Amino acid sequence: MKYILEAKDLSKRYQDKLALKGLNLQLETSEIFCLLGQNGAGKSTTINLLLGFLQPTSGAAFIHGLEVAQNPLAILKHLAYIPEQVMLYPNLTGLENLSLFSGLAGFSYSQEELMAYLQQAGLPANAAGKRVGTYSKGMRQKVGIAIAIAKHAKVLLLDEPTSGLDPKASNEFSELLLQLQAKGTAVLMATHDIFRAKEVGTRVGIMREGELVDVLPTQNLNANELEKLYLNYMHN
Ligand SMILES: Nc1ncnc2c1ncn2[C@@H]1O[C@H](COP(=O)(O)OP(=O)(O)OP(=O)(O)O)[C@@H](O)[C@H]1O
Repeated sequence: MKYILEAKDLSKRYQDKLALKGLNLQLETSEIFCLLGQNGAGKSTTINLLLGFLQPTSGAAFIHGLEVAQNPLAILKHLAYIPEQVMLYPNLTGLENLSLFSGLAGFSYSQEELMAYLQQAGLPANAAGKRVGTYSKGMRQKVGIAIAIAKHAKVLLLDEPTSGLDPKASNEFSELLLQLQAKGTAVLMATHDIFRAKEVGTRVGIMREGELVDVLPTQNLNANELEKLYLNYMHN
């Protein structure tokens, strides 16, 4: 298995709308791939196909070498997913949520171990015992990251993670992604945040009307150049 995440000619049609057109994409471990594109470009559809939440109309998605549509449960073991609104149980504490979700993934941790994962994700120790319903978005995301670390997820899928975060929380989030990258996790992130994409991404993909129209390594680009390129694609 060469790629940890792969899409081969992946397409999705909703009734008469072709939302994703023959996507080909390969991610290696420790890559952070940022998908940019206007509303309706097909970013969430791509993520939902990779999660197995949607069935492709044609083509296939692979996680850890397993075809997603054929192995919907097995692939979830390798994946962590943080949607725009992090899905946690609001009446449980951060610690209880982490215990629950890592337990569902087959891991049984002591309270000390769970606290250590929350700490790695940057959640203040005094918040761990509070109900998640009282958390800010940034704090909920930290629990999401702690779940990804505790599950030893090989792939993290993120849908607009920094929308609605203040600059400090957004910066902390970028730092966490870099930590995960250092552990070998591959990250695919749909975002509207060109600056963050340039900052944390190893590559940026530009989507337009269901098509991946360009893929750029971020190394030799600055954020202004990336924004210009992006806007060019949107206008032409
Ligand atoms: N369940 C559905 N039924 C019909 N059309 C859908 C459905 N889900 C998405 N679409 C359409 O498919 C296209 C791609 O949508 P998608 O949500 O993947 O875009 P996106 O790039 O994630 O947009 P955003 O930035 O707004 O989240 C859009 O035209 C959308 O209206």
